[in-house]
Amino acid sequence: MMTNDGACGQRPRLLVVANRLPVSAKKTGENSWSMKMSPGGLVSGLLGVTSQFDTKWVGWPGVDVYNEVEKTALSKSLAEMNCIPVFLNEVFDQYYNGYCNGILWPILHYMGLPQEDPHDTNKTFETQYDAYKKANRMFLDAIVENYEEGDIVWCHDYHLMFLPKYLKEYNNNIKVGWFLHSPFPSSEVYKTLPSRSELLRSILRADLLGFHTYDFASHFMSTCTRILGVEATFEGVVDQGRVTRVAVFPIGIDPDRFIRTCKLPEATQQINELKERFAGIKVILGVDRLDTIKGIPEKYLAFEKFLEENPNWRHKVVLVQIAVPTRNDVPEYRKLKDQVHGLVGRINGRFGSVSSLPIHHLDCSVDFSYLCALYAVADVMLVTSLRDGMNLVSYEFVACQEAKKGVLVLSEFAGAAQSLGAGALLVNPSNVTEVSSAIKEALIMPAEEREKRYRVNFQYVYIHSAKKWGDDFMSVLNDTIAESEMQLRKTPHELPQQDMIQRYSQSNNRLIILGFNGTLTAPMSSQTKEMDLKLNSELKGTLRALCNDPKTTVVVLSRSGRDILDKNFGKYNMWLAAENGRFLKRSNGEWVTNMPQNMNLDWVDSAKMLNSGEHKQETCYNTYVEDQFLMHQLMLFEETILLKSMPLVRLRGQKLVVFWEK
Ligand SMILES: O=P(O)(O)OC[C@H]1O[C@H](O[C@H]2O[C@H](CO)[C@@H](O)[C@H](O)[C@H]2O)[C@H](O)[C@@H](O)[C@@H]1O
Ligand SMILES: O=c1ccn([C@@H]2O[C@H](COP(=O)(O)OP(=O)(O)O)[C@@H](O)[C@H]2O)c(=O)[nH]1
Repeated sequence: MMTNDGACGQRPRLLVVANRLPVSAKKTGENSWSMKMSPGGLVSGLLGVTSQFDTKWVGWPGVDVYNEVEKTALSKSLAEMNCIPVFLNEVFDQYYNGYCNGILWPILHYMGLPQEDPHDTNKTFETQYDAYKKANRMFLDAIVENYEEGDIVWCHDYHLMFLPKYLKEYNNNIKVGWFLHSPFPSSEVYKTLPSRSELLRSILRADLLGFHTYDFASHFMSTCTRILGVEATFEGVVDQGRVTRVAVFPIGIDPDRFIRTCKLPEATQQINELKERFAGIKVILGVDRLDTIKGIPEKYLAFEKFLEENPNWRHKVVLVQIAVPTRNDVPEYRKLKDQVHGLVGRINGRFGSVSSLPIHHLDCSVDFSYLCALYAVADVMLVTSLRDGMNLVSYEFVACQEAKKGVLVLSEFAGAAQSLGAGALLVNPSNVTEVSSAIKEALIMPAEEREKRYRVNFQYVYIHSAKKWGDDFMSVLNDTIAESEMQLRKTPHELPQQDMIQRYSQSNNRLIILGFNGTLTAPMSSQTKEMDLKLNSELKGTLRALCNDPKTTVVVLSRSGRDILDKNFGKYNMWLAAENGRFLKRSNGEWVTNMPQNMNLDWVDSAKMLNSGEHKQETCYNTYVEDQFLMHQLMLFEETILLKSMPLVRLRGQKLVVFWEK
């Protein structure tokens, strides 16, 4: 294996691993292949990342190739584009159409777990899951074959949730980042997935996990807490002292590429032709893969309502919809195609004439220049995704609108709503009345307001480019790895269970400090309120026995308030520490404040300087107070027992501190 430490001016190597390579191959003859850019925002986003790294891509080349001679020929052509193919061949169908797009995709987009086909015993959840794991192993094999020491491996998306675990099992020192391009749903939805825990544990092996929005990241963290019982902090997910950093990196585009293309002669001519073709008519544009999440039927129903209610607009507005074919072998996508064709027929039949049709629906992709031309001439861009990770089409439209300053009507359920919401008209795509009104508002919006909204969005799109996204991710990944190398020396060890049991039974004086929320609580749902936190009834017996044991002192240390602890633990013979140790009492005594008088609060200002939101400050504060409390308690105990000879285990997440003395 070669080594690469970035010395001698060499750029460090980055392996970008995604299901699709940025180019898809098509056989054109014996041992000859043509290449086409692969569809979808992941590829266009990643292509915008011009990095400081020597980048190699690892992914599926878009075709099945079984013959070894052909595999070699295609690999050679791809190598010229820095691409390394993973030939998925026989596992592809069950992995990609089955597990990825038939199961994970609907779960991640709130569409729920589909029903298993009882008649097809060759394609069950289990066989698809097996294929998924096998495919992830095939990605691993391709990486291992090409890995050089010091390489960073950046895994992308829900197709590769096992890869972080496989990579770390192969070599725990590999630097692994993982980014999710789709939404991450609420735990209530995610928990219906049969393999929920295994998948979470696998991605948690990465050093850094990235999401498009705060909502997705926080859903992910609370899902980990609820399903795995681990702790979520401002840094990420903490399990047995090991931190997996979780952070937000909203993807962007390469805006200059769009701006430049709009000015090239080819696009200029296309723009002029389109303007002529639609003279006197307003153009509403839709550009989506024909995917169940994109809300295309909802878009058509809203447009139908608009035409129904605004007869004066008939023949004066067209909706041009580019419906890029996608995932044709997944049954749901085939059904969708029939459904939208039915709607187009109905609406064009109702409101069309011999010379004009209200909907121009195209079942194809268009080339880049023509796409830019369409973006440039559109008066309104209509994005009605029911859920969408980001939706780069919205960004691309904004980048091409320098001349027109059209209006973006954007679903509030697209990740882009969080970044372009200020300049867009946000809509709930399922509310046809609302979307129909937004269409009208967009069409009649005064130029001054359009200009203002365009400026806000253009500035965002320009600054938050794909390059920035990639650079930010890499910089946090590097910091995370450096921090965790330092942290390794400080991190508490895992609980040595056998040793602990032995020492426990031998000791005569024990202190056990337990957390409450997530440690002793009954199973919670996303709706559980702080006030409703309850002691898990299964633990009551054990807890009572511990508390009644004269050799053991039990403390419950919680961020919860005094009343909640009183309600749950008032009848147990123990100590209670509320608000992370601010208040302390024996369960049958009075609360006293435990905050040291001379506590140094200088750190609060520096936390403010971090400018990272209230949540982070609050968590810093809680952790700090809690640590102060623990130190304080341990010092008190030092008076009666010999601290130095005592094993101390602090498990963040399970918040268990145990120490004992013979
Ligand atoms: O590869 P396909 O199955 O043909 O699907 C295309 C891509 O679709 C999804 O894209 C997502 O990524 C975009 C960029 O981050 C984001 O803007 C969009 O909202 C997402 O839907 C999928 O996540 C990719 O893996 C696919 O390549
Ligand atoms: O004919 C087309 C229409 C669209 N796109 C690209 O497909 C991507 C769609 O990305 P988005 O994030 O909007 O959604 P996704 O398809 O990834 O879910 C955008 O970069 C478009 O430029 C394309 O390559 N050809």
